[in-house]
Amino acid sequence: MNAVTAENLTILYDGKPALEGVTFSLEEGETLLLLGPNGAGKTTLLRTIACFHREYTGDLYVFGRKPCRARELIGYVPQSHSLNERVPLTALEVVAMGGIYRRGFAHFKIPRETLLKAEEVLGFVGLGSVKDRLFRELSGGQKQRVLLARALMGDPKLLLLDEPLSALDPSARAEVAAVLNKIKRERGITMVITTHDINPLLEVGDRVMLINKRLIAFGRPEEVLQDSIIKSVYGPLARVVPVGGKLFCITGDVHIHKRGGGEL
Ligand SMILES: Nc1ncnc2c1ncn2[C@@H]1O[C@H](COP(=O)(O)OP(=O)(O)OP(=O)(O)O)[C@@H](O)[C@H]1O
Repeated sequence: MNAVTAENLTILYDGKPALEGVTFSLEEGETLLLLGPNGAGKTTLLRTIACFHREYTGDLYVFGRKPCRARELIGYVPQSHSLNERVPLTALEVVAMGGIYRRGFAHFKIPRETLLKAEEVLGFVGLGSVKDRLFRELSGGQKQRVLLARALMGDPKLLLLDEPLSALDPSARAEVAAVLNKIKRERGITMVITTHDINPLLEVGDRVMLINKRLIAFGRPEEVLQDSIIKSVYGPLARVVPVGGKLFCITGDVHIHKRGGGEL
């Protein structure tokens, strides 16, 4: 079954198109890496799939349903979390919140079964040993893994991740990429991941989509990551270099971190 299908999808803000005429489909279990420069429309596409943004023309389906009818199937990890770090929540409590909000309202007392599930999911992302540490005291990579665990609490069939590696150092990037690989291998969850730097994620990506206000290319990584295609968006200095049997994509692109994005 197709997890996501878009047919001639144009997404607008106040009647003006931000992303035009996108057609693609993603099968269940596949991971899509969504690549493009600042302002290309990556977050816009992700938020539309998640039903946070509804102004579009054309067709968009998530597991055969309109996005707003598929919300319970979707987990969303925004580019910048909206947790107030002055509130002293532990890693476990942050993860458990993913189970509570799914029920439609926040309880003060977290049910025991939710806490048990949160412990299991924290262990899955390799953070069982820091469950009682304060979220705000964790490293950037650990925080990102906690947020992934929180999104897994709702047992999503589709996980949407907005720049999960941004603002992380190379070793933390590798940690988070390894967890994304594990989610794909062991849980078979379909993922759409936006990124400026595709290299740490190439192992997890089955499909790559390059956008720049419109669809530039969509296909298997080796089909999209070609010099001519990359240069058409990032300029003549961009290139794709094979290193040790793997592709390495040099775009010279710099990510500008931004806040917001909404949450499920
Ligand atoms: N809420 C909004 N209202 C109006 N225009 C918006 C809104 N959000 C985004 N846009 C515009 O839509 C276009 C695409 O923005 P989007 O944030 O989706 O790009 P992006 O590829 O995610 O960029 P970045 O890499 O910087 O995160 C931009 O021109 C942006 O200014």
